[in-house]
Amino acid sequence: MPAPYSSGLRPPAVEARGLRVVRGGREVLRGLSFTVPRGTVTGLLGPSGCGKTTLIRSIVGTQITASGTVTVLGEPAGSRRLRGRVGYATQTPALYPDLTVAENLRYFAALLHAEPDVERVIAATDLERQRDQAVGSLSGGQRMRTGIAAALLGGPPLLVLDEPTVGLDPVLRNQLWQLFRTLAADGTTLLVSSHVMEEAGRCGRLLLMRDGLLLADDTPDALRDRTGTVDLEQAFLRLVEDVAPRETRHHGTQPHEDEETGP
Ligand SMILES: Nc1ncnc2c1ncn2[C@@H]1O[C@H](COP(=O)(O)OP(=O)(O)OP(=O)(O)O)[C@@H](O)[C@H]1O
Repeated sequence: MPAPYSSGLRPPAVEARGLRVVRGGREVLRGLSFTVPRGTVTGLLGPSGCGKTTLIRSIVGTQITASGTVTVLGEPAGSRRLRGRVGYATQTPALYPDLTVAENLRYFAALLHAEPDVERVIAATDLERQRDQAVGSLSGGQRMRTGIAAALLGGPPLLVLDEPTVGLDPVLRNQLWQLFRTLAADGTTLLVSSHVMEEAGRCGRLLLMRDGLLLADDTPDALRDRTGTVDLEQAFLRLVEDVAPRETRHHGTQPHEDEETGP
């Protein structure tokens, strides 16, 4: 059970306890427990296929879970009360290709009753020059930024962004990270996934994953201290070495009955 929160004590942005997910007959999240504190930029890092998107789906409530709990802003993940309170940008944003950037955003804003927000999010994601361009003709990075702009509509207290900086040039990537920090300073919590360890140093906290396990839940500085490295990529490798003996013991784990069968 998630920790009880008495009046006056705000629950964390995300709290997972013993989260397990089975996909395609394989346990892809193997008992994750962690907390994402409010007002932080927390990086979710790990190699391709380690389970980042599955974890994100569990947080936004679109993933069938096998066991464990995920609590978001004090509510069970996916609960109706979280509607409009969690902004989510997927790796491949679901946008209308024949509508312009501004038309897409006006449409999503209308659903959230956040119409006055459209120009703010266009400016925040540096899309002014593309505002009247059809989404179908945008570059990959511009489309990703339009997805982020949609997630920002209504100013949700939690933003979950799945690999938002993939395919962006260093200048744009830098701008986006500045935006993330500004949002966090204003009290928004951001969970940002990436498989680029270079981005880890930009986060206030890190969740490091590998093969469905959480290797670390800490600040970048604490991770460097703990592993005796200056470089976060080296710290990650050190943690992988530490976990290897336990991994050997884990082999032989059988798939579970309560697995997901859908896409
Ligand atoms: N629909 C599915 N059916 C079966 N297995 C799946 C399904 N979706 C994902 N998986 C598997 O679950 C594991 C975790 O996938 P996930 O997409 O969460 O990883 P990821 O860390 O987000 O990867 P990437 O960085 O490449 O996006 C992978 O081994 C993947 O092959």
